[in-house]
Amino acid sequence: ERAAEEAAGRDYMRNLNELMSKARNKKAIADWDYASNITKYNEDRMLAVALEIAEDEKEYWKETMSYLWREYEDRDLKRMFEKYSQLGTSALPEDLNERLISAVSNMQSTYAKATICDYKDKTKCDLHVEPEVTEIFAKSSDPEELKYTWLEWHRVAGTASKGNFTEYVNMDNEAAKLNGYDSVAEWWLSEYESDDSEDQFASLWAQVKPLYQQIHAYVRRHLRLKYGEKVVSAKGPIPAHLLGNIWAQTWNNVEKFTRPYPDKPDVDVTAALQAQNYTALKFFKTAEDFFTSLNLSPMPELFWERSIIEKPNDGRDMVCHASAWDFFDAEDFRIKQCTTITSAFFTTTHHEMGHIQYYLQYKDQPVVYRAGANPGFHEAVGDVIALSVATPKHLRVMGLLEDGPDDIESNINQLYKMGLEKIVFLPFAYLLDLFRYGVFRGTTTTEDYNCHYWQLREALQGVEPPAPRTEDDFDPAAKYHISADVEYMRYYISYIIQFQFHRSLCQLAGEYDEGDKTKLLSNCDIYKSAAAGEALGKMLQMGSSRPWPDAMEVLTGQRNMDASGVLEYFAPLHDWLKAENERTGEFVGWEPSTVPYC
Ligand SMILES: C=C(C[SeH])C(=O)N1CCC[C@H]1C(=O)O
Ligand SMILES: [Zn+2]
Repeated sequence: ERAAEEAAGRDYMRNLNELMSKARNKKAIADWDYASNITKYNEDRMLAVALEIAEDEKEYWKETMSYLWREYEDRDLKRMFEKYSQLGTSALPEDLNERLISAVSNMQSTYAKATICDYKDKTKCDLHVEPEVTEIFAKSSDPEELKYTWLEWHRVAGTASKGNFTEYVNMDNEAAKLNGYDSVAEWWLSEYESDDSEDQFASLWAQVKPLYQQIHAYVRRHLRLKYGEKVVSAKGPIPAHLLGNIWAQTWNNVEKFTRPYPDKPDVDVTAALQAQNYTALKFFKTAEDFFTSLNLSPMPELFWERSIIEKPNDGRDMVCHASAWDFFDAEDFRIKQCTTITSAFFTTTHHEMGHIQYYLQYKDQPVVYRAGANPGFHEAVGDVIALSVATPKHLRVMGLLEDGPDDIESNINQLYKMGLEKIVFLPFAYLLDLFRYGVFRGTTTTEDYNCHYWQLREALQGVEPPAPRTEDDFDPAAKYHISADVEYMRYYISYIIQFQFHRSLCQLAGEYDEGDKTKLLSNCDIYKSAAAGEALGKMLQMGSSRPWPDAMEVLTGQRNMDASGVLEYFAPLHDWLKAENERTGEFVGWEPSTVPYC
Protein backbone atom coordinates (compact mmCIF):
# COMPACT_ATOMS: atom_id res chain seq x y z
CA GLU A 1 0.00 0.00 0.00
CA ARG A 2 2.70 2.45 1.07
CA ALA A 3 4.87 1.52 -1.91
CA ALA A 4 1.99 2.34 -4.25
CA GLU A 5 1.50 5.64 -2.43
CA GLU A 6 5.19 6.53 -2.81
CA ALA A 7 5.14 5.54 -6.47
CA ALA A 8 2.20 7.89 -7.00
CA GLY A 9 4.08 10.58 -5.06
CA ARG A 10 7.14 10.08 -7.26
CA ASP A 11 5.09 10.55 -10.42
CA TYR A 12 3.42 13.61 -8.96
CA MET A 13 6.78 15.11 -7.95
CA ARG A 14 8.23 14.63 -11.44
CA ASN A 15 5.23 16.46 -12.86
CA LEU A 16 5.38 19.22 -10.23
CA ASN A 17 9.05 19.91 -10.95
CA GLU A 18 8.14 20.36 -14.62
CA LEU A 19 5.32 22.75 -13.76
CA MET A 20 7.53 24.72 -11.38
CA SER A 21 10.30 24.96 -13.96
CA LYS A 22 7.88 26.75 -16.29
CA ALA A 23 6.43 28.94 -13.54
CA ARG A 24 9.83 30.04 -12.25
CA ASN A 25 11.03 30.68 -15.79
CA LYS A 26 8.07 32.96 -16.43
CA LYS A 27 8.63 34.81 -13.15
CA ALA A 28 12.38 35.20 -13.74
CA ILE A 29 11.73 36.75 -17.16
CA ALA A 30 9.27 39.28 -15.73
CA ASP A 31 11.64 40.11 -12.84
CA TRP A 32 14.58 40.50 -15.24
CA ASP A 33 12.62 42.80 -17.55
CA TYR A 34 11.74 45.03 -14.57
CA ALA A 35 15.24 45.05 -13.01
CA SER A 36 16.92 45.84 -16.33
CA ASN A 37 14.45 48.56 -17.33
CA ILE A 38 12.37 50.11 -14.56
CA THR A 39 9.18 51.36 -16.23
CA LYS A 40 5.58 51.42 -14.97
CA TYR A 41 4.69 48.85 -17.62
CA ASN A 42 7.45 46.45 -16.53
CA GLU A 43 6.64 46.98 -12.86
CA ASP A 44 2.94 46.22 -13.45
CA ARG A 45 3.81 43.16 -15.51
CA MET A 46 6.20 41.87 -12.83
CA LEU A 47 3.45 42.27 -10.21
CA ALA A 48 0.81 40.59 -12.39
CA VAL A 49 3.05 37.62 -13.17
CA ALA A 50 4.04 37.22 -9.50
CA LEU A 51 0.39 37.21 -8.38
CA GLU A 52 -0.65 34.82 -11.15
CA ILE A 53 2.13 32.39 -10.21
CA ALA A 54 1.29 32.72 -6.51
CA GLU A 55 -2.24 31.56 -7.27
CA ASP A 56 -0.90 28.61 -9.28
CA GLU A 57 1.46 27.69 -6.41
CA LYS A 58 -1.45 27.75 -3.96
CA GLU A 59 -3.22 25.15 -6.12
CA TYR A 60 -0.08 22.99 -6.44
CA TRP A 61 0.41 23.24 -2.68
CA LYS A 62 -3.07 21.82 -1.91
CA GLU A 63 -2.31 18.85 -4.16
CA THR A 64 1.18 18.42 -2.65
CA MET A 65 -0.19 18.34 0.88
CA SER A 66 -2.70 15.63 -0.07
CA TYR A 67 0.16 13.10 -0.27
CA LEU A 68 1.39 11.24 2.85
CA TRP A 69 4.96 12.33 2.18
CA ARG A 70 5.93 12.61 5.87
CA GLU A 71 5.82 8.78 6.06
CA TYR A 72 7.78 8.12 2.87
CA GLU A 73 10.85 5.88 3.16
CA ASP A 74 12.52 7.42 0.11
CA ARG A 75 14.50 10.21 1.83
CA ASP A 76 15.09 12.06 -1.42
CA LEU A 77 11.42 12.04 -2.42
CA LYS A 78 10.50 13.13 1.10
CA ARG A 79 13.02 15.99 0.97
CA MET A 80 11.48 17.29 -2.26
CA PHE A 81 7.97 17.19 -0.81
CA GLU A 82 9.25 18.92 2.33
CA LYS A 83 10.72 21.76 0.31
CA TYR A 84 7.54 22.20 -1.71
CA SER A 85 5.49 22.20 1.49
CA GLN A 86 7.06 25.65 2.11
CA LEU A 87 4.76 27.85 0.06
CA GLY A 88 6.69 31.03 0.87
CA THR A 89 5.12 34.44 0.21
CA SER A 90 2.55 32.76 -2.07
CA ALA A 91 0.85 31.65 1.13
CA LEU A 92 -0.35 35.25 1.58
CA PRO A 93 -3.86 36.25 0.53
CA GLU A 94 -3.56 38.00 -2.82
CA ASP A 95 -4.13 41.51 -1.44
CA LEU A 96 -1.37 41.16 1.17
CA ASN A 97 0.98 39.60 -1.38
CA GLU A 98 0.36 42.57 -3.67
CA ARG A 99 1.21 44.97 -0.81
CA LEU A 100 4.41 43.02 -0.10
CA ILE A 101 5.59 42.96 -3.72
CA SER A 102 4.75 46.66 -4.17
CA ALA A 103 6.59 47.69 -0.99
CA VAL A 104 9.76 45.93 -2.14
CA SER A 105 9.56 47.16 -5.74
CA ASN A 106 9.00 50.71 -4.42
CA MET A 107 12.18 50.44 -2.33
CA GLN A 108 14.09 48.88 -5.26
CA SER A 109 13.10 51.65 -7.66
CA THR A 110 13.80 54.37 -5.05
CA TYR A 111 17.29 52.92 -4.63
CA ALA A 112 17.85 52.50 -8.38
CA LYS A 113 16.62 56.00 -9.26
CA ALA A 114 18.27 57.80 -6.31
CA THR A 115 20.65 60.56 -7.39
CA ILE A 116 22.60 63.29 -5.55
CA CYS A 117 24.34 66.51 -6.57
CA ASP A 118 28.10 66.67 -6.85
CA TYR A 119 29.90 68.30 -3.90
CA LYS A 120 32.05 70.49 -6.12
CA ASP A 121 29.47 71.22 -8.80
CA LYS A 122 25.98 71.57 -7.32
CA THR A 123 24.49 71.94 -10.80
CA LYS A 124 25.51 68.35 -11.59
CA CYS A 125 22.76 66.33 -9.91
CA ASP A 126 22.66 63.00 -11.75
CA LEU A 127 25.09 61.03 -9.57
CA HIS A 128 23.99 57.43 -8.85
CA VAL A 129 25.56 55.06 -6.33
CA GLU A 130 27.08 53.23 -9.34
CA PRO A 131 29.40 54.44 -10.68
CA GLU A 132 29.64 58.02 -9.39
CA VAL A 133 29.26 57.75 -5.58
CA THR A 134 31.35 54.56 -5.57
CA GLU A 135 34.10 56.39 -7.44
CA ILE A 136 34.06 59.39 -5.08
CA PHE A 137 34.59 57.04 -2.14
CA ALA A 138 37.37 55.27 -3.99
CA LYS A 139 39.27 58.43 -4.85
CA SER A 140 38.48 61.38 -2.58
CA SER A 141 40.42 62.10 0.60
CA ASP A 142 38.55 65.32 1.34
CA PRO A 143 36.62 64.63 4.59
CA GLU A 144 34.09 67.37 3.79
CA GLU A 145 33.37 66.00 0.30
CA LEU A 146 33.05 62.49 1.75
CA LYS A 147 30.78 63.66 4.58
CA TYR A 148 28.51 65.58 2.19
CA THR A 149 28.29 62.64 -0.23
CA TRP A 150 27.64 60.17 2.59
CA LEU A 151 24.83 62.31 4.07
CA GLU A 152 23.19 62.97 0.69
CA TRP A 153 23.23 59.31 -0.37
CA HIS A 154 21.74 58.19 2.96
CA ARG A 155 19.01 60.87 2.62
CA VAL A 156 17.91 60.03 -0.92
CA ALA A 157 18.25 56.22 -0.72
CA GLY A 158 17.71 55.51 2.99
CA THR A 159 15.26 57.88 4.60
CA ALA A 160 13.02 57.80 1.53
CA SER A 161 12.28 54.10 2.03
CA LYS A 162 11.40 54.03 5.72
CA GLY A 163 7.64 53.75 5.16
CA ASN A 164 7.89 51.04 2.53
CA PHE A 165 10.34 49.12 4.73
CA THR A 166 7.83 48.95 7.59
CA GLU A 167 5.08 47.78 5.21
CA TYR A 168 7.46 45.11 3.82
CA VAL A 169 8.37 43.90 7.34
CA ASN A 170 4.73 43.56 8.34
CA MET A 171 3.68 41.72 5.16
CA ASP A 172 6.74 39.44 5.13
CA ASN A 173 6.18 38.53 8.77
CA GLU A 174 2.58 37.56 7.90
CA ALA A 175 3.96 35.25 5.21
CA ALA A 176 6.47 33.78 7.68
CA LYS A 177 3.68 32.97 10.14
CA LEU A 178 1.63 31.30 7.39
CA ASN A 179 4.69 29.08 6.78
CA GLY A 180 4.89 28.11 10.42
CA TYR A 181 7.62 30.53 11.55
CA ASP A 182 7.44 33.07 14.38
CA SER A 183 8.97 35.72 12.10
CA VAL A 184 11.00 36.15 8.90
CA ALA A 185 14.16 35.77 11.04
CA GLU A 186 13.40 32.09 11.73
CA TRP A 187 12.35 31.58 8.13
CA TRP A 188 15.71 32.96 6.86
CA LEU A 189 17.57 30.87 9.46
CA SER A 190 15.79 27.70 8.33
CA GLU A 191 17.79 27.94 5.08
CA TYR A 192 20.86 26.85 7.10
CA GLU A 193 19.12 23.63 8.21
CA SER A 194 20.48 23.57 11.78
CA ASP A 195 18.60 24.23 14.99
CA ASP A 196 21.54 26.20 16.38
CA SER A 197 22.52 28.33 13.38
CA GLU A 198 22.43 31.57 15.35
CA ASP A 199 24.82 30.12 17.94
CA GLN A 200 27.09 28.89 15.15
CA PHE A 201 27.15 32.38 13.62
CA ALA A 202 27.96 33.95 17.01
CA SER A 203 30.72 31.42 17.64
CA LEU A 204 32.30 32.18 14.26
CA TRP A 205 32.30 35.89 15.14
CA ALA A 206 33.96 35.16 18.51
CA GLN A 207 36.72 33.33 16.62
CA VAL A 208 37.49 36.16 14.21
CA LYS A 209 36.78 39.24 16.38
CA PRO A 210 40.34 39.52 17.84
CA LEU A 211 41.79 39.59 14.32
CA TYR A 212 39.25 42.24 13.28
CA GLN A 213 40.06 44.43 16.30
CA GLN A 214 43.74 44.38 15.37
CA ILE A 215 43.21 45.50 11.80
CA HIS A 216 40.66 48.09 12.97
CA ALA A 217 43.18 49.58 15.41
CA TYR A 218 45.93 49.66 12.79
CA VAL A 219 43.72 51.37 10.17
CA ARG A 220 42.39 53.92 12.70
CA ARG A 221 45.97 54.92 13.54
CA HIS A 222 46.85 55.50 9.90
CA LEU A 223 43.64 57.43 9.26
CA ARG A 224 44.46 59.59 12.30
CA LEU A 225 47.94 60.25 10.89
CA LYS A 226 46.37 61.30 7.59
CA TYR A 227 43.35 63.32 8.76
CA GLY A 228 44.46 64.45 12.23
CA GLU A 229 43.01 63.56 15.60
CA LYS A 230 40.19 66.10 15.37
CA VAL A 231 38.74 63.97 12.58
CA VAL A 232 39.89 60.51 13.77
CA SER A 233 40.16 60.03 17.55
CA ALA A 234 42.79 57.87 19.24
CA LYS A 235 40.39 55.50 20.98
CA GLY A 236 36.93 55.98 19.51
CA PRO A 237 35.11 54.32 16.62
CA ILE A 238 36.22 55.24 13.08
CA PRO A 239 33.99 57.76 11.24
CA ALA A 240 32.22 55.69 8.56
CA HIS A 241 32.83 58.13 5.68
CA LEU A 242 36.66 57.82 5.72
CA LEU A 243 36.96 54.11 4.86
CA GLY A 244 36.79 54.22 1.07
CA ASN A 245 33.32 52.74 0.75
CA ILE A 246 29.88 54.33 1.13
CA TRP A 247 28.85 51.51 3.52
CA ALA A 248 32.31 51.05 5.10
CA GLN A 249 31.89 47.34 4.33
CA THR A 250 35.34 46.82 2.76
CA TRP A 251 38.29 49.19 3.14
CA ASN A 252 40.46 48.36 0.07
CA ASN A 253 40.49 51.99 -1.02
CA VAL A 254 42.51 53.10 2.02
CA GLU A 255 45.19 50.47 1.34
CA LYS A 256 47.43 52.71 -0.74
CA PHE A 257 48.10 55.13 2.11
CA THR A 258 48.01 52.71 5.05
CA ARG A 259 50.04 49.72 3.85
CA PRO A 260 52.55 48.11 6.29
CA TYR A 261 55.63 48.45 4.04
CA PRO A 262 54.98 51.45 1.80
CA ASP A 263 58.30 51.30 -0.01
CA LYS A 264 57.76 47.76 -1.26
CA PRO A 265 56.66 47.67 -4.92
CA ASP A 266 52.87 47.71 -5.04
CA VAL A 267 50.54 46.80 -7.85
CA ASP A 268 47.59 49.07 -8.54
CA VAL A 269 45.53 46.43 -10.34
CA THR A 270 43.00 49.02 -11.48
CA ALA A 271 45.69 51.07 -13.23
CA ALA A 272 47.17 47.93 -14.78
CA LEU A 273 43.78 46.74 -16.06
CA GLN A 274 43.08 50.15 -17.59
CA ALA A 275 46.58 50.45 -19.03
CA GLN A 276 46.10 47.07 -20.73
CA ASN A 277 42.79 48.20 -22.21
CA TYR A 278 40.70 45.64 -20.37
CA THR A 279 37.00 45.87 -21.23
CA ALA A 280 33.92 44.49 -19.47
CA LEU A 281 33.85 41.67 -22.02
CA LYS A 282 37.49 40.85 -21.35
CA PHE A 283 36.71 40.68 -17.61
CA PHE A 284 34.08 38.05 -18.38
CA LYS A 285 36.22 36.09 -20.83
CA THR A 286 39.12 36.08 -18.34
CA ALA A 287 36.87 34.81 -15.54
CA GLU A 288 35.38 32.16 -17.84
CA ASP A 289 38.92 31.03 -18.75
CA PHE A 290 39.67 30.32 -15.07
CA PHE A 291 36.62 28.06 -14.75
CA THR A 292 37.40 26.16 -17.96
CA SER A 293 41.02 25.79 -16.79
CA LEU A 294 39.51 23.66 -14.00
CA ASN A 295 37.52 21.62 -16.55
CA LEU A 296 34.34 23.30 -15.31
CA SER A 297 31.68 24.62 -17.71
CA PRO A 298 32.12 27.49 -20.19
CA MET A 299 29.36 30.11 -20.43
CA PRO A 300 26.60 29.02 -22.89
CA GLU A 301 26.02 31.03 -26.08
CA LEU A 302 22.73 32.36 -24.65
CA PHE A 303 24.67 33.83 -21.70
CA TRP A 304 26.71 36.05 -24.01
CA GLU A 305 23.63 37.05 -25.99
CA ARG A 306 21.35 37.99 -23.08
CA SER A 307 23.60 39.22 -20.24
CA ILE A 308 23.91 42.96 -19.57
CA ILE A 309 27.54 43.62 -18.69
CA GLU A 310 27.63 47.43 -18.98
CA LYS A 311 25.28 50.19 -17.91
CA PRO A 312 23.18 51.02 -21.00
CA ASN A 313 23.62 54.66 -22.01
CA ASP A 314 20.03 55.14 -23.14
CA GLY A 315 19.11 56.94 -19.89
CA ARG A 316 16.88 54.13 -18.63
CA ASP A 317 16.38 53.46 -14.92
CA MET A 318 17.69 50.02 -13.95
CA VAL A 319 18.97 48.04 -10.97
CA CYS A 320 22.72 48.35 -11.42
CA HIS A 321 23.62 46.23 -8.41
CA ALA A 322 25.41 43.15 -9.80
CA SER A 323 23.31 39.97 -9.98
CA ALA A 324 23.35 36.51 -11.54
CA TRP A 325 20.14 34.91 -12.79
CA ASP A 326 18.92 31.32 -13.26
CA PHE A 327 15.90 31.12 -15.59
CA PHE A 328 15.21 27.55 -14.43
CA ASP A 329 14.96 26.08 -17.95
CA ALA A 330 18.46 24.56 -17.76
CA GLU A 331 19.54 26.79 -20.69
CA ASP A 332 19.13 30.47 -19.90
CA PHE A 333 21.60 31.97 -17.36
CA ARG A 334 22.52 35.68 -17.23
CA ILE A 335 24.51 38.30 -15.36
CA LYS A 336 23.43 41.92 -15.08
CA GLN A 337 26.06 44.41 -13.83
CA CYS A 338 27.21 47.93 -14.61
CA THR A 339 30.89 47.08 -15.02
CA THR A 340 33.59 49.70 -14.63
CA ILE A 341 37.24 48.84 -15.28
CA THR A 342 38.47 48.57 -11.68
CA SER A 343 40.02 45.75 -9.65
CA ALA A 344 36.86 45.72 -7.52
CA PHE A 345 34.73 44.96 -10.57
CA PHE A 346 37.26 42.41 -11.82
CA THR A 347 36.64 40.59 -8.53
CA THR A 348 32.88 41.10 -8.77
CA THR A 349 32.87 39.55 -12.24
CA HIS A 350 34.43 36.38 -10.80
CA HIS A 351 31.91 36.50 -7.95
CA GLU A 352 28.94 36.69 -10.33
CA MET A 353 30.33 34.06 -12.69
CA GLY A 354 30.65 31.78 -9.66
CA HIS A 355 26.87 31.94 -9.33
CA ILE A 356 26.47 31.03 -13.01
CA GLN A 357 28.90 28.12 -12.65
CA TYR A 358 26.84 26.80 -9.72
CA TYR A 359 23.64 27.10 -11.85
CA LEU A 360 25.37 25.19 -14.67
CA GLN A 361 26.67 22.46 -12.38
CA TYR A 362 23.24 21.73 -10.86
CA LYS A 363 21.08 22.43 -13.94
CA ASP A 364 20.14 18.73 -14.28
CA GLN A 365 18.83 18.55 -10.72
CA PRO A 366 15.04 18.68 -10.21
CA VAL A 367 14.16 22.37 -10.10
CA VAL A 368 13.41 22.17 -6.34
CA TYR A 369 17.13 21.38 -5.74
CA ARG A 370 18.49 24.17 -7.96
CA ALA A 371 19.85 26.25 -5.10
CA GLY A 372 23.02 26.48 -3.02
CA ALA A 373 23.60 23.82 -0.35
CA ASN A 374 22.95 26.83 1.88
CA PRO A 375 22.85 30.49 0.76
CA GLY A 376 26.48 31.01 1.85
CA PHE A 377 27.70 28.35 -0.60
CA HIS A 378 26.31 30.29 -3.55
CA GLU A 379 28.19 33.44 -2.52
CA ALA A 380 31.43 31.53 -1.97
CA VAL A 381 31.98 29.89 -5.39
CA GLY A 382 33.22 32.92 -7.34
CA ASP A 383 35.11 34.27 -4.34
CA VAL A 384 37.09 31.03 -4.04
CA ILE A 385 38.30 31.47 -7.62
CA ALA A 386 39.05 35.15 -6.95
CA LEU A 387 41.30 34.14 -4.01
CA SER A 388 43.59 32.42 -6.54
CA VAL A 389 43.36 35.28 -9.04
CA ALA A 390 44.34 37.86 -6.37
CA THR A 391 47.71 36.22 -5.65
CA PRO A 392 50.85 37.98 -6.96
CA LYS A 393 51.69 34.66 -8.61
CA HIS A 394 48.50 34.68 -10.69
CA LEU A 395 48.59 38.39 -11.42
CA ARG A 396 52.05 37.79 -12.90
CA VAL A 397 50.64 34.93 -15.04
CA MET A 398 48.15 37.51 -16.32
CA GLY A 399 50.87 40.09 -16.91
CA LEU A 400 49.24 42.52 -14.49
CA LEU A 401 52.17 42.52 -12.08
CA GLU A 402 55.90 42.63 -12.82
CA ASP A 403 58.21 40.21 -11.09
CA GLY A 404 59.07 41.32 -7.62
CA PRO A 405 60.41 40.16 -4.26
CA ASP A 406 58.51 37.38 -2.53
CA ASP A 407 59.85 38.40 0.86
CA ILE A 408 58.07 38.61 4.21
CA GLU A 409 57.28 42.32 3.87
CA SER A 410 55.65 41.86 0.46
CA ASN A 411 53.65 38.96 1.85
CA ILE A 412 52.43 41.08 4.78
CA ASN A 413 51.43 43.82 2.33
CA GLN A 414 49.52 41.24 0.29
CA LEU A 415 47.77 39.79 3.35
CA TYR A 416 46.89 43.30 4.51
CA LYS A 417 45.28 44.07 1.16
CA MET A 418 43.23 40.85 1.38
CA GLY A 419 42.38 41.60 5.02
CA LEU A 420 40.86 44.96 4.09
CA GLU A 421 38.41 43.01 1.94
CA LYS A 422 37.85 39.76 3.81
CA ILE A 423 38.38 40.42 7.55
CA VAL A 424 36.90 43.90 7.55
CA PHE A 425 33.73 42.68 5.86
CA LEU A 426 32.83 40.09 8.54
CA PRO A 427 31.30 42.34 11.26
CA PHE A 428 29.47 44.40 8.63
CA ALA A 429 27.81 41.34 7.07
CA TYR A 430 27.02 39.81 10.45
CA LEU A 431 25.39 42.96 11.87
CA LEU A 432 23.24 43.66 8.82
CA ASP A 433 21.09 40.61 9.55
CA LEU A 434 21.41 40.88 13.33
CA PHE A 435 19.67 44.21 12.73
CA ARG A 436 16.96 42.68 10.55
CA TYR A 437 16.43 39.70 12.91
CA GLY A 438 15.66 42.29 15.59
CA VAL A 439 13.27 44.14 13.29
CA PHE A 440 11.43 40.98 12.19
CA ARG A 441 11.19 39.79 15.82
CA GLY A 442 9.91 43.15 17.02
CA THR A 443 12.76 43.80 19.47
CA THR A 444 13.57 46.72 17.16
CA THR A 445 10.47 48.84 16.51
CA THR A 446 9.85 51.58 13.95
CA GLU A 447 10.77 54.10 16.67
CA ASP A 448 14.29 52.74 17.08
CA TYR A 449 15.33 51.42 13.66
CA ASN A 450 18.21 53.87 13.21
CA CYS A 451 19.33 53.84 16.84
CA HIS A 452 19.60 50.02 16.90
CA TYR A 453 21.33 49.97 13.50
CA TRP A 454 24.05 52.36 14.70
CA GLN A 455 24.37 50.58 18.04
CA LEU A 456 25.25 47.43 16.10
CA ARG A 457 27.56 49.34 13.73
CA GLU A 458 29.44 50.72 16.74
CA ALA A 459 29.44 47.54 18.83
CA LEU A 460 30.59 45.11 16.15
CA GLN A 461 32.28 47.22 13.50
CA GLY A 462 33.67 50.08 15.59
CA VAL A 463 32.41 52.72 13.17
CA GLU A 464 30.25 55.79 13.82
CA PRO A 465 28.17 58.04 11.54
CA PRO A 466 29.88 61.19 10.18
CA ALA A 467 27.18 63.36 11.76
CA PRO A 468 24.35 63.06 14.32
CA ARG A 469 21.47 60.79 13.27
CA THR A 470 17.83 60.79 14.35
CA GLU A 471 14.83 58.53 13.77
CA ASP A 472 13.90 60.77 10.85
CA ASP A 473 16.81 59.01 9.12
CA PHE A 474 16.70 55.41 7.96
CA ASP A 475 20.30 54.57 7.11
CA PRO A 476 19.90 50.76 6.66
CA ALA A 477 17.94 51.16 3.39
CA ALA A 478 20.90 53.01 1.86
CA LYS A 479 22.36 49.50 1.45
CA TYR A 480 20.99 47.66 -1.61
CA HIS A 481 20.15 44.37 0.10
CA ILE A 482 17.95 46.05 2.72
CA SER A 483 16.00 47.89 0.00
CA ALA A 484 15.80 44.74 -2.14
CA ASP A 485 14.81 42.15 0.51
CA VAL A 486 18.01 40.14 -0.01
CA GLU A 487 19.16 38.15 3.02
CA TYR A 488 22.75 39.04 3.98
CA MET A 489 23.98 36.38 6.43
CA ARG A 490 24.89 34.44 3.26
CA TYR A 491 27.87 36.75 2.72
CA TYR A 492 29.07 36.45 6.31
CA ILE A 493 28.97 32.65 5.98
CA SER A 494 30.60 32.81 2.55
CA TYR A 495 33.57 34.82 3.84
CA ILE A 496 34.19 32.08 6.43
CA ILE A 497 33.60 28.89 4.40
CA GLN A 498 35.34 30.15 1.24
CA PHE A 499 38.63 29.77 3.12
CA GLN A 500 37.74 26.18 4.09
CA PHE A 501 36.99 25.50 0.42
CA HIS A 502 40.17 27.31 -0.69
CA ARG A 503 42.34 25.27 1.68
CA SER A 504 40.95 21.94 0.40
CA LEU A 505 41.19 22.98 -3.24
CA CYS A 506 44.78 24.14 -2.72
CA GLN A 507 45.70 20.79 -1.15
CA LEU A 508 44.14 18.98 -4.12
CA ALA A 509 46.04 21.25 -6.51
CA GLY A 510 49.31 20.50 -4.71
CA GLU A 511 49.57 24.23 -3.97
CA TYR A 512 49.33 23.91 -0.21
CA ASP A 513 50.41 21.51 2.47
CA GLU A 514 49.82 22.21 6.15
CA GLY A 515 53.33 21.11 7.14
CA ASP A 516 55.15 22.93 4.34
CA LYS A 517 55.75 26.54 5.38
CA THR A 518 56.98 27.46 1.91
CA LYS A 519 53.50 26.84 0.50
CA LEU A 520 51.43 29.66 2.02
CA LEU A 521 47.66 29.34 1.76
CA SER A 522 47.63 33.02 0.76
CA ASN A 523 49.88 32.37 -2.21
CA CYS A 524 48.01 29.38 -3.58
CA ASP A 525 46.67 29.50 -7.14
CA ILE A 526 44.52 26.54 -8.28
CA TYR A 527 44.50 27.71 -11.93
CA LYS A 528 44.46 24.72 -14.34
CA SER A 529 44.13 22.13 -11.56
CA ALA A 530 41.86 19.35 -12.88
CA ALA A 531 41.85 17.69 -9.45
CA ALA A 532 40.59 20.85 -7.75
CA GLY A 533 38.04 21.44 -10.50
CA GLU A 534 36.70 17.92 -10.26
CA ALA A 535 36.20 18.15 -6.49
CA LEU A 536 34.57 21.57 -6.72
CA GLY A 537 32.28 20.40 -9.52
CA LYS A 538 31.18 17.38 -7.48
CA MET A 539 30.10 19.62 -4.60
CA LEU A 540 28.32 22.11 -6.85
CA GLN A 541 26.41 19.44 -8.78
CA MET A 542 24.60 18.51 -5.56
CA GLY A 543 22.74 21.82 -5.40
CA SER A 544 20.48 21.68 -2.33
CA SER A 545 19.68 17.96 -2.76
CA ARG A 546 21.40 17.12 0.53
CA PRO A 547 21.88 19.04 3.81
CA TRP A 548 24.87 21.41 3.41
CA PRO A 549 27.22 19.38 5.75
CA ASP A 550 27.06 16.57 3.17
CA ALA A 551 28.06 19.00 0.41
CA MET A 552 30.86 20.54 2.48
CA GLU A 553 32.14 17.07 3.36
CA VAL A 554 32.46 16.13 -0.32
CA LEU A 555 34.99 18.94 -0.83
CA THR A 556 36.63 19.47 2.57
CA GLY A 557 36.01 16.30 4.60
CA GLN A 558 34.56 18.62 7.27
CA ARG A 559 30.89 18.73 8.24
CA ASN A 560 30.96 22.06 10.07
CA MET A 561 31.65 25.71 9.31
CA ASP A 562 34.64 27.01 11.23
CA ALA A 563 37.00 29.94 11.08
CA SER A 564 40.11 27.74 10.96
CA GLY A 565 40.53 28.47 7.24
CA VAL A 566 40.39 32.25 7.50
CA LEU A 567 42.55 32.28 10.66
CA GLU A 568 45.18 30.06 9.03
CA TYR A 569 45.22 32.20 5.89
CA PHE A 570 45.72 35.44 7.86
CA ALA A 571 47.88 34.08 10.72
CA PRO A 572 51.08 35.92 9.61
CA LEU A 573 49.13 39.19 9.36
CA HIS A 574 47.51 38.68 12.77
CA ASP A 575 50.94 38.25 14.39
CA TRP A 576 52.32 41.26 12.54
CA LEU A 577 49.38 43.51 13.50
CA LYS A 578 49.60 42.55 17.19
CA ALA A 579 53.31 43.39 17.23
CA GLU A 580 52.79 46.62 15.28
CA ASN A 581 49.92 47.85 17.47
CA GLU A 582 52.02 47.11 20.53
CA ARG A 583 55.02 48.90 19.00
CA THR A 584 52.99 52.04 18.32
CA GLY A 585 50.97 51.74 21.53
CA GLU A 586 47.70 51.92 19.55
CA PHE A 587 44.63 51.25 21.69
CA VAL A 588 42.98 48.02 20.49
CA GLY A 589 39.17 48.21 20.45
CA TRP A 590 37.13 51.39 20.81
CA GLU A 591 35.47 53.55 23.45
CA PRO A 592 31.84 54.69 23.04
CA SER A 593 31.10 57.13 20.26
CA THR A 594 30.42 60.78 21.09
CA VAL A 595 28.25 61.26 17.99
CA PRO A 596 24.54 61.37 18.95
CA TYR A 597 22.53 58.80 17.02
CA CYS A 598 19.92 57.44 19.49
C1 LIG B 1 28.09 41.15 -5.84
C2 LIG B 1 27.01 40.97 -5.16
C3 LIG B 1 25.80 40.36 -5.80
SE1 LIG B 1 25.32 38.67 -5.08
C4 LIG B 1 26.89 41.42 -3.74
O1 LIG B 1 25.82 41.94 -3.41
N1 LIG B 1 27.88 41.27 -2.84
C5 LIG B 1 29.18 40.62 -3.06
C6 LIG B 1 30.02 41.02 -1.85
C7 LIG B 1 29.06 41.37 -0.76
C8 LIG B 1 27.76 41.82 -1.48
C9 LIG B 1 27.66 43.35 -1.51
O2 LIG B 1 27.98 43.92 -2.55
O3 LIG B 1 27.28 43.94 -0.48
ZN1 LIG C 1 26.61 36.90 -4.99
